[in-house]
Amino acid sequence: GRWEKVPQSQLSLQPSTSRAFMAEWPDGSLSSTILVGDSGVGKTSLLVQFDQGKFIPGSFSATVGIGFTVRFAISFLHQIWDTAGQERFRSVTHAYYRDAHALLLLYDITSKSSFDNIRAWLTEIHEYAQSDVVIMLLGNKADMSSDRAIRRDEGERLAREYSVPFMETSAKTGVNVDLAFTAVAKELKYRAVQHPNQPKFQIHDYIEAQREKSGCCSYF
Ligand SMILES: Nc1nc2c(ncn2[C@@H]2O[C@H](COP(=O)(O)OP(=O)(O)OP(=O)(O)O)[C@@H](O)[C@H]2O)c(=O)[nH]1
Repeated sequence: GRWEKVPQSQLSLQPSTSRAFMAEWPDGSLSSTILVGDSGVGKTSLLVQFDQGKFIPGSFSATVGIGFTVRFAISFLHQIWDTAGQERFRSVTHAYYRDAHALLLLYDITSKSSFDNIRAWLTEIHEYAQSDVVIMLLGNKADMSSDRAIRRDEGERLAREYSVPFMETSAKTGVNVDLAFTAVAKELKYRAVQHPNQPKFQIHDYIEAQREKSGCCSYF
């Protein structure tokens, strides 16, 4: 597939420690993307769906440590980290913000509080992350339509207010999971390697085009 698995044995992993990595990506360094959001919004499940292509229901205890996967796509390596949503682990998470190139910020469409907390997450992000970090807002658990508490247009409106791209995902059905990671990867690649003759990459346009192409997706 588009996101090739990279065996851990082939990697000498070190968390990226400087923004210099940006310039080196095309030579095979790692970009760093982290998943953030309230406890229970589905960060671990989303990473497992992305990594293993399956949903393991209800089997995760609140994440204590930070897990990650490494994939090759769009001609460079991506390191994708899960983080713990609980308040008591917050100081650990902050340490990762600084080196993150991209942040996937999740809420749960069945949880109003997780949506309301997005503003607080964005404040933290602006405090601890690099100013040019790529942010994408994800409304997860889109499969749970009967329990929906946040309409899609509310998610869209919040995203527009902060000028970040948005989509709804489901770690359960896998809808939009690859697309979210691919859109972010393309944006990172565009920023890392800018060719003067290349048209500007627009993450919103890319997402729209994908939607039209697949003719699917009520989840935007
Ligand atoms: N139906 C449905 N359930 C989901 C989805 N994503 C996660 N869940 C469920 O929601 C619960 C919480 O998911 P986790 O992946 O552990 O959430 P988390 O954000 O990693 O939580 P912390 O590790 O505490 O920060 C679990 O019972 C999951 O099975 C989804 O897209 N659809």
